[in-house]
Amino acid sequence: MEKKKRIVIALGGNALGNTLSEQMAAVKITSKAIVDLIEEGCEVVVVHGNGPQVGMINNAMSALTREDPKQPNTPLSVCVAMSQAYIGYDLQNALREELVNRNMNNIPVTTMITQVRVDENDPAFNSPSKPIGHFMTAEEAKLAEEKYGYITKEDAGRGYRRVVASPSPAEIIEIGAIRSLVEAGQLVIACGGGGIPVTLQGNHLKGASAVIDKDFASELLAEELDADFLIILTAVEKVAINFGKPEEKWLDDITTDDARKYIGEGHFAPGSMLPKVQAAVKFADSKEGRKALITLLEKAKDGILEKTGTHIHK
Ligand SMILES: Nc1ncnc2c1ncn2[C@@H]1O[C@H](COP(=O)(O)OP(=O)(O)O)[C@@H](O)[C@H]1O
Ligand SMILES: NC(=O)OP(=O)(O)O
Repeated sequence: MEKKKRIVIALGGNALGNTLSEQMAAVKITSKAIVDLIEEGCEVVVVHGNGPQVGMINNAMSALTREDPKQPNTPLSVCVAMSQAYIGYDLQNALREELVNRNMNNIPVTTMITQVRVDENDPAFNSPSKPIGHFMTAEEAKLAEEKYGYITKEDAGRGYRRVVASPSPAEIIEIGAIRSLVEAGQLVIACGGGGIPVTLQGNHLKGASAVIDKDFASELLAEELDADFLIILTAVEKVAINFGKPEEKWLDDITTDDARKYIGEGHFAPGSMLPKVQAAVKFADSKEGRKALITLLEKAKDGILEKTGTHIHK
């Protein structure tokens, strides 16, 4: 029997929506796209983002402390843990239902609370870059900086957002458990929101004030699980050079050398398309035969059938 293709999927913001009701609706569509791949005979592991959700949770927890100073502050690492459970709950339920609907209820679905070790000396701790929470106007951003001490930045032409430190993922703490579940045929959701950032202090794992990029965490997970494919699902069908300009060109199939050249020429916006292309390049370069694909959530199946998307290979 031919070995199943192992795929790590990174789900972007449009796969989850921004609010509780949007998320409940979005995960149904997302689950269909994921189960389509399982039906095609792939073994799938799911990673999701958490930018809007972790911002929302952090705002709510901070408001609690402001209202009642006896309530201690909730660290950002705990907010990431909360976001993994909140998103995992909806996603795992929607996946379960989709599997049952297609008579595939023999596949158990598990959300793994995942910690990811980062280096406490990572320079990213000194230059916050990861957008979280809702979009703001320039005036709202200024107010949030004054009132709450937030750092805000313009996010790829879409408005202002709070930014937090985003160190590189160095080690997935629960990788052994994730691997066991995947090998046992379970559909696993892991490294949600890039993983709960922790630093190693002796034998103790200490939560870090950061949000790891889920594109980089999914790349590390794909390497660790010896996946064949890293698929990054987002809001565009393909990656473009000269994006949004009259000479815009959508890319079908590029080598990692092409991608590095385009990165150097500044074609991909930091905080949005740049980490996706960087993660795709790292994975495709990591071992012979590994490939990456960036496409629209709804086109995941067409993507693995090589009908669409931007394919990145060595
Ligand atoms: N060169 C590019 N090609 C395609 N999309 C780009 C490019 N540069 C920036 N983008 C933007 O990046 C977005 C994807 O990033 P983002 O929305 O942050 O991802 P996520 O799906 O992980 O939330 C696309 O929807 C598009 O608007
Ligand atoms: N953690 C993370 O990368 O989240 P987003 O994909 O929502 O930005």
